[in-house]
Amino acid sequence: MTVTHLSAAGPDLSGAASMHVPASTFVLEGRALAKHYGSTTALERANIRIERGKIHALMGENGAGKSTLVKLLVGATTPSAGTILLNGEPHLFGDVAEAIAAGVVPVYQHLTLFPNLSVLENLLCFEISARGTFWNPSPALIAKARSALERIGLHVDPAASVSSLGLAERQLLEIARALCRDCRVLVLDEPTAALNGPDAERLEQVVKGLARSGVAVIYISHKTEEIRRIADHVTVLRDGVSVIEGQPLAETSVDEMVDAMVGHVFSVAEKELPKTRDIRLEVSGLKPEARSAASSFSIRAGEIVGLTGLVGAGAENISAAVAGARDIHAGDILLEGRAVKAGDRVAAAQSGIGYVPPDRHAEGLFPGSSALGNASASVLRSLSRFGFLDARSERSRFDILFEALRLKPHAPDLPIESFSGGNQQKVLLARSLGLPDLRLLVLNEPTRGVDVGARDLIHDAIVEAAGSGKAILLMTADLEELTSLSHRILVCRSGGVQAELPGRSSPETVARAMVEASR
Ligand SMILES: Nc1ncnc2c1ncn2[C@@H]1O[C@H](COP(=O)(O)OP(=O)(O)OP(=O)(O)O)[C@@H](O)[C@H]1O
Repeated sequence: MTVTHLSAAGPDLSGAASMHVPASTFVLEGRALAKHYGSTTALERANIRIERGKIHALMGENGAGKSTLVKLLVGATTPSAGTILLNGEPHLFGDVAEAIAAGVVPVYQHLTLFPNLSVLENLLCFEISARGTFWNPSPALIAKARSALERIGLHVDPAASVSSLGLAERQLLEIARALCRDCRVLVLDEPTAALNGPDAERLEQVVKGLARSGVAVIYISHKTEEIRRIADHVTVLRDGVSVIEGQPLAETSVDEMVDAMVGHVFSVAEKELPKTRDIRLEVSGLKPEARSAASSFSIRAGEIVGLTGLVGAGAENISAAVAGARDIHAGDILLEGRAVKAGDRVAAAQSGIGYVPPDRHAEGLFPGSSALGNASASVLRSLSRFGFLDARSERSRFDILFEALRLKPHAPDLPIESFSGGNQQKVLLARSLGLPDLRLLVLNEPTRGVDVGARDLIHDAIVEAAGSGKAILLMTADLEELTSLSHRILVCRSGGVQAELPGRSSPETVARAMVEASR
């Protein structure tokens, strides 16, 4: 392992009121960490101390520096200044593999599974890569992999290909893979982002159990209530600086956390939903897969219809099918009476169907292209004149959207990789909202990974789109988002829509319906 001393001194944290634990209990520490990318300061001065057996929440607005801090701690990149200590000794991991071997295991929001391998092969991929493809795992190792699936409540065939799993299932599998390792520090980046109420609760229990068994957990989340339920300590970053450092949750109110993140207390007013008009979308007998239950529903212009279900219940497949993003086994999807061709996303976009896919890395973003290039990808045809791109129209159309969504930094020409996760999500949303003749907007987890302020802006944009006559299908695991924005809520089971609830139902009612629908 590489050991590098970047700064012998580091800041004196001994006086921090909240940190009264002896230094030896801190398994991982970052002191005065900074990271610059050219002229961009991703992290300016961050302190964090991770304690054995405790859950440490890491919070901050989009772009505040959370992922950068974690990347430094796990050896994914090197600090420009500052010190990292492992068990009280200055230490830098040479790369992430070295960190994992030492029991510091990151689980990113951006999933790192191998889609063409099976569930079991993914669970054991570290062993396979160390010992070669022809190595046969021992029965004990296979049992360990199966028990990780069981523990996390992921009921899938270990021989199934990962490409056949939905986003939420893949998210659970990624965490199960970490459970197969002997973790000392587990880093979870938005682990419940794609999980619905009961699935998220189970994951919370698993994480609490891990902490009880002595694992230190770094838990990144924008969900303040979730943090209050689960975490022992919290560190808040603001513009690359740690403004709350390891404060006990018991002494920290939600208002204090939000104030530290955004600089003021933030309240979200209930949105008034627009009036609905004529039927815009009609779905009948839809079966995305042969084994799916058939779904029939409609959406009116101006209407926001919520779609939800437990992991694997089928909501993700239904939304993808409606957006022309996957083949279907049977059924009809009509937009204003005209058939939407299954599995043809380009044709669907041309007929006015915008789509924010669930996994922005796998199916959404074009790496290497700018934020502007990514946003304008599906409108190029309408922006082109005689085969040439009208660059001025492209810029002005998306500048308005980037402004409304407060893209940070407001620099549309920067490559998409240099934006934080939440800001990449805003670019994807701008792509759909910028479609020239948008008739139907299909949204999957539109606020996944975005902070509380940006979430409200995105909600405004959704309600405004409905108000201007668009039909909206909103698939989200965030029950508060679902119930506050939907006119009606469709609950899935066995691959199809099985129940309908009125909008503004309580999150508890929806959670109950999801569980009941799955019986
Ligand atoms: N490779 C890079 N090149 C240039 N700038 C970068 C790079 N990675 C991150 N940044 C910038 O550093 C800042 C911090 O980004 P980071 O991803 O750490 O934020 P974050 O708090 O994790 O945000 P989010 O909640 O949106 O995931 C952002 O302004 C981002 O644009």
